[in-house]
Amino acid sequence: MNERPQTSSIDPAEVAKFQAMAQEWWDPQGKFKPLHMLNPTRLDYVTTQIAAQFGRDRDAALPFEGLTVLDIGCGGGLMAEPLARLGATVTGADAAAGNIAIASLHAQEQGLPIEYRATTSEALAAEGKSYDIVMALEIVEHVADPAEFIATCRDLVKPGGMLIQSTLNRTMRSFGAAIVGAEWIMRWLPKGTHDWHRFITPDELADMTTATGLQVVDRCGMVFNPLGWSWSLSHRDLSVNYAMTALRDA
Ligand SMILES: C[S@@+](CC[C@H](N)C(=O)[O-])C[C@H]1O[C@@H](n2cnc3c(N)ncnc32)[C@H](O)[C@@H]1O
Ligand SMILES: [Mg+2]
Repeated sequence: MNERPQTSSIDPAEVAKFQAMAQEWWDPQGKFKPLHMLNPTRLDYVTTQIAAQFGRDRDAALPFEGLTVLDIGCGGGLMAEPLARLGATVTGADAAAGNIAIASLHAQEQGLPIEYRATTSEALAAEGKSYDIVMALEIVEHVADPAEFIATCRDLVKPGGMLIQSTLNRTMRSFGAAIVGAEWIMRWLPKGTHDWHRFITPDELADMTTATGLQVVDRCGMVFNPLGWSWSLSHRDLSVNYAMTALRDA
């Protein structure tokens, strides 16, 4: 039973921003260009963590066969799709119905059997759902109450399972990169997509995650190199984008 008060994780203004951009999810040159560029690198991170925890060989044909994954705040399904290709049984959930419509259509076109649902983390938890892996990528900086959201994510992780989060650090460099660079100069994202004050430091995210009873086992930066126009993983530089892996006791 979920005894947590069922206040909504939805910040209506935040969800409306993404609803308005729904058509753009699968345009690599569109508003989600930064996520498209970041995608191979964060997929590398996510698959490495899953393979390590669940003892899977990433070189197998369907390495994640038999594992259930919830992609909460899935948007257009940029990460749900590659995980389904790797054999995982994937559910994608997003509060913006427009995103779910686009994501479902795209997965159908790709022949991928992803279950997409227009719903929230707390509604899934209230249904008693749980998954081997919960991915909460680039969402915690957009929810009404991050600590409460993470606690709900914990409820959605099966015992012995894993929560993978990614977000933006709150530093001068992240202001320069995510606000000035991506929104004002490159104009990839509409101005106001991100509110720097809602960015979360790795220590804050680790504290909120640990407070739910999960054990944080890894934190890793995702670093953009403007010279090579490429992204890479770094355990040293978490100053802008980063991801964090936490485990639930078996
Ligand atoms: C920046 S996008 C990230 C999309 C996807 N996770 C990715 O990284 O490609 C954030 C998404 O979270 C969704 N979202 C925001 N608040 C939510 C909530 N409370 N419950 C479910 N989805 C939410 C938005 O609609 C949006 O699609
Ligand atoms: Mg974001």
